[in-house]
Amino acid sequence: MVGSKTVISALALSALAAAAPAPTKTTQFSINQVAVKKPAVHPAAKYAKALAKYGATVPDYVASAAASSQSGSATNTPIDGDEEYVTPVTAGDSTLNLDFDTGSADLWVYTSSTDGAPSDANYYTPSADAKKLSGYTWSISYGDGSSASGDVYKDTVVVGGVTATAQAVEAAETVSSEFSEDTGSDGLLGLAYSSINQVEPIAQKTFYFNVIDSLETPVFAVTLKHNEPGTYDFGFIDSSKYTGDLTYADINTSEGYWLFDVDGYSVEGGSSSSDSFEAIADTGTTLLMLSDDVVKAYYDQVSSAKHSILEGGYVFDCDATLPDLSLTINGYTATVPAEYLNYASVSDSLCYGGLQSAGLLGLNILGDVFLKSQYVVFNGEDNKIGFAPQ
Ligand SMILES: Cc1noc(C)c1CN(C)Cc1cc2n(n1)CCN(c1cc(N)ncn1)C2
Repeated sequence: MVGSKTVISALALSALAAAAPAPTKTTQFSINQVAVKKPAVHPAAKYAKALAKYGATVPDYVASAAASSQSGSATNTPIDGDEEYVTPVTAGDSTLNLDFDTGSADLWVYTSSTDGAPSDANYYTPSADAKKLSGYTWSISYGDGSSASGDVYKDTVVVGGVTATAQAVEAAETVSSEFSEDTGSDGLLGLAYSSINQVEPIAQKTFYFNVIDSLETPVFAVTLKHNEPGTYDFGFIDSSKYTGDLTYADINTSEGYWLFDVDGYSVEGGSSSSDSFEAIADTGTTLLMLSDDVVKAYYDQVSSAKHSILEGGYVFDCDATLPDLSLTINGYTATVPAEYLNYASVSDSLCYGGLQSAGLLGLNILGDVFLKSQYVVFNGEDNKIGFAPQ
């Protein structure tokens, strides 16, 4: 998550395990089938643009046909043992693998002159029609101490075939050391509300809120998986990606996050509570960060669990049997399987918990460890969030 002063800590753990193999996708068509690629933007948009270019009035029926028709899907790939998930994006003349982050609202990228960029970074090259916004700057800080800053372009950005024609692309001049070591990611694409975008003097829209009115349905949906590729769907809900029905909760938009009520928790074989609390859905945070009472209730069920200053959080014997953890959201029980709550090994015998204390943050964060168990629909028109088991 990002805030004007401090943002939140993501994981303090060093990267582990090799990155998941880049996804390969081949589609076989029988001889008499030809893939007719659906245009990213409705052809009426080209007609509307031509009319407008030569000063003619664009009839409403042309404008509306042009305006509500985009949808598409992009593949995300976990890197560093599910520490983060990167998704290919076309920005200007470049293809970049960005960390899609529902906990922040800035799309920022490396350039050939970024100070501190990781050695393997792909750089943003503005397109010929890009515009550098004179006098505009950005600066963002995340609670783990990482930060980045630079200047701003307007350019075309395409995700899964969905096109934003005048997207603010924030070029990093400087990034902190945490990002210099973050090989595999070429920057971030914020998917929180635009109210927490950090561009000055005028905040800019996120990619999703730039395209929302042109989407078939005003939503995006996330499938994050454990150690295998998943998807970001824009403009449609894919019922093949979840079981049962979606359960929706209302979003409190006042903080700019996807913030909603969790009505309680239950630890498998342990205690439960129906005291509700607020939490954010945050794809940019690796772990599940909850209040100390939940964390204590959970690790009370793990005899070898301890809070280790040395290891920077709750650890336990790697062969420990862990309980599942369930959160109740508007009558729906979202269960995080024990497998995801053993996040990574930190020594021969000690493992690091996927559940850690949000204690100092003052906010509960449902990060990737939680999101990996769900198909999550983000609706920025009705300000609702939907969950179903994946
Ligand atoms: C990815 C990642 N996540 O934890 C770490 C550490 C990394 C990798 N690390 C080497 C570099 C790094 C640090 C951050 N990121 N990447 C992504 C944005 N950050 C967020 C986003 C957000 N929604 N909330 C909090 N911080 C901080």
